[in-house]
Amino acid sequence: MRVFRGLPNAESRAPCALTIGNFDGVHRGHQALLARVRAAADARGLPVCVMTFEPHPREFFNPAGAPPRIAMLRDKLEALRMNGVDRVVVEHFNHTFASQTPDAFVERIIVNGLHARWVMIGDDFRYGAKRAGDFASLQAAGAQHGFEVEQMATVADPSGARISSSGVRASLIAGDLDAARSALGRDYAISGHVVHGLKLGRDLGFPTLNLPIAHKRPALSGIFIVRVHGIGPEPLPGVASLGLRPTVDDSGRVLLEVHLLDWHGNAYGKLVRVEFLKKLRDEEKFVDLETLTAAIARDVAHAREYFAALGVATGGTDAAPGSRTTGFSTSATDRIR
Ligand SMILES: Cc1cc2nc3c(=O)[nH]c(=O)nc-3n(C[C@H](O)[C@H](O)[C@H](O)COP(=O)(O)O)c2cc1C
Ligand SMILES: Nc1ncnc2c1ncn2[C@@H]1O[C@H](COP(=O)(O)OP(=O)(O)OP(=O)(O)O)[C@@H](O)[C@H]1O
Repeated sequence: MRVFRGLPNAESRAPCALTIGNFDGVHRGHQALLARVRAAADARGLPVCVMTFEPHPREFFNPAGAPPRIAMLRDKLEALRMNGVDRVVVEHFNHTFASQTPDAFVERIIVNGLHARWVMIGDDFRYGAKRAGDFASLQAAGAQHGFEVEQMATVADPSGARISSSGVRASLIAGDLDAARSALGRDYAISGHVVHGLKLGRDLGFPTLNLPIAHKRPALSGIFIVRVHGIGPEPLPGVASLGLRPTVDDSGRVLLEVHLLDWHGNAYGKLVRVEFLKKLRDEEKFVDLETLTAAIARDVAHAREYFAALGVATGGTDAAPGSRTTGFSTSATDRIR
């Protein structure tokens, strides 16, 4: 998959099947849409191209009031890649982009910029300044410029509700990982590079992998049972804190910290993916480090019970995590889903 910041240059502008949107979370509605684009592209011998925006248009129009992100760009790109996308154009959403007329949008972006031969849009798609362009006007433009337009039928959950990024976001804010999982079709996950932390965790008996994350305000926060990919060949069980760590830090910086059960080693610099399996509690500001340590010990005990119930061995007691190298067998990993 190739990623372009802004419209591709002339050599990279081969004809394509195109869809456009924010794709925050790449949920099951997006996945169905991308599968349809893939099929249409294959039938025509075209690559699949997605145009998406950075920042999110709502962040541009209302920086303070925009909802928190489900996924930052790295995770969005990975999800698009997993869904068969060949090219992603990450368009900088700014005033110039937002104020194009619908006709200018079609000519500059769809026709000359991306050479789209086939375009899929959702049922709520609007384009151009003041959201003036819609399905009917895009179809008319397609007839004029020589591209086909198809509209995606709504993908709903079993209760009939439309699967949406807003719905996933609401589930994450509520800490309802089961609801997020069913709309996403996979566990909610965040990836990042492991960096050096305060090194306080090892003194507390719970060393952590620290991942600075680009989310200024993540939709999800609290303490979680997690599974971590990217350290070894198998995913590793752990507990994680996603938030501000009010007991030890007043920087206001959001951090994802993971204590792996029964693992120690050097993971600095590695790119890891943390899958959130179950929320244990909200983050708290404790009066001292002893109370914090006792709370983390309880979190770890809960995580061990959780993994034991799934048949994933995680070793023994936790005052001082040792060097046991236990983890998920492939079958146990499957059972976690
Ligand atoms: C399972 C778990 C739960 C945590 N809970 C909290 C919490 O409720 N409040 C808090 O301020 N920090 C919490 N933390 C973060 C710790 O303060 C942090 O891991 C510790 O200070 C070590 O930081 P360091 O990795 O920068 O050395 C938690 C960490 C873990 C792994
Ligand atoms: N449940 C769904 N069924 C079918 N198409 C969908 C569904 N959800 C989103 N789409 C389509 O996927 C494309 C990208 O959607 P986009 O991320 O811009 O909006 P969204 O998922 O509806 O998010 P939000 O909830 O923030 O409005 C659009 O064409 C949109 O109409």
